[in-house]
Amino acid sequence: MNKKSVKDVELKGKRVFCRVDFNVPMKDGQVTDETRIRAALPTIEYLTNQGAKVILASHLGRPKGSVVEELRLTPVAKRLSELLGKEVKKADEAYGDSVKAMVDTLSEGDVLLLENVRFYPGEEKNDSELAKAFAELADVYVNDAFGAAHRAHASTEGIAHHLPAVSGLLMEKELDVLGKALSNPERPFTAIIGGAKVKDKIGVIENLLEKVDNLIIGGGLAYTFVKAQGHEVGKSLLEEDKIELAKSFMEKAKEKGVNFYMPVDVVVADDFSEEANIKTVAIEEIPSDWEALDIGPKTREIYSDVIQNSKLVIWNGPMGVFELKKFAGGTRAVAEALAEANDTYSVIGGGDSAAAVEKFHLADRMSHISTGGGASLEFMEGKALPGVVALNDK
Ligand SMILES: Nc1ncnc2c1ncn2[C@@H]1O[C@H](COP(=O)(O)OP(=O)(O)O)[C@@H](O)[C@H]1O
Ligand SMILES: O=C(OP(=O)(O)O)[C@H](O)COP(=O)(O)O
Repeated sequence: MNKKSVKDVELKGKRVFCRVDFNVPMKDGQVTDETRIRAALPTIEYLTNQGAKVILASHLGRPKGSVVEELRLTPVAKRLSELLGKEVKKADEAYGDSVKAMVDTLSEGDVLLLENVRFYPGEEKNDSELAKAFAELADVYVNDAFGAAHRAHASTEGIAHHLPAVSGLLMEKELDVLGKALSNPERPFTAIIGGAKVKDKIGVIENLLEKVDNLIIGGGLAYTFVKAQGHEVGKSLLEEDKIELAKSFMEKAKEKGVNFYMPVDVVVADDFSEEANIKTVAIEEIPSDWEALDIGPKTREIYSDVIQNSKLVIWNGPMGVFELKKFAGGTRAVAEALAEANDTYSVIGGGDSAAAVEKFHLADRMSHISTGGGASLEFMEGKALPGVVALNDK
């Protein structure tokens, strides 16, 4: 990466404003998935070991510029303190005199977590006054929030213009892994794109056609392509105005010599529920009043074979409605194939794909699970991430 990292700056005794992505799932005031907190630990520990005074900042949820009590970061501070094995001070605000006073009490190696930065309207507007107010707290800015790097907000972008600005270790690792995957991929290189966000992902597919050897399509996304092939899709997810685009992608794949894999059979249901009647049908036989909610067994076998024979696989988006047991088989099969493919470097991106892999207890058998869903997609699309662009060049 051509951006400076924490390793390139003097940190001893310095006040370091470190933006992390502690946007974690919570239930009843408890953190229910601490993946993102754990992912930030290497940077936090590096900073404390170097003798920095660490000021952490994050958003949580989408409070839209006002204080939402349930979105305070207090439970995160508690969990972080347990994981670090040391006290984490918690401020009830994110800037201003009271926060400055707390920063003044920090000794080298101490950690302070600021309040949710999205309690302030200026954060998402990338307000320069707020960015300056954040910057006044510190001597150095570190951005370790890969999951929020696609946002140009005051704490992810604006502040970087007012302080020496470097990346954290997680940010560096994410960009390194995803960058390598895309710039100099080991081949055969396979991308698996599924999920439901057809509009968001269609751009990614176009970009990936320039890079991959195999493109596997699954999930709700597949049926716009199935329709483009000329088959009926019944009540399956369909983005009518993307059918022509889907057609053009299939043609482009042919021109580029990319193997384009689509479901050959699917599990259809007469209702979007666990109680639905289901059956497996060939792709050209989806009944008009049924919807396809998972890839079928033949498709799973084909996809698993492609995975086993790939050196690099990036996967974004489940193959079916994996939240419901009846439609989890396709996503599980892909996850298992990735887990078993020992010679394959596997990169999982996207909140739901990562959640699926966790659910199947296969997370530790993947090579890299990205902490960013939207961010990893935008990166793979070839878009510049504002939170990275703003950092100092090497
Ligand atoms: N065939 C399908 N029909 C409708 N929804 C689907 C289908 N396959 C997968 N999904 C849904 O897609 C959602 C995930 O989509 P998306 O947000 O695009 O993935 P990710 O978060 O991994 O990027 C899941 O909630 C899943 O239930
Ligand atoms: O959870 C996040 O994004 P993701 O669900 O795309 O991984 C990031 O914390 C960004 O949050 P945002 O989409 O509210 O800006």
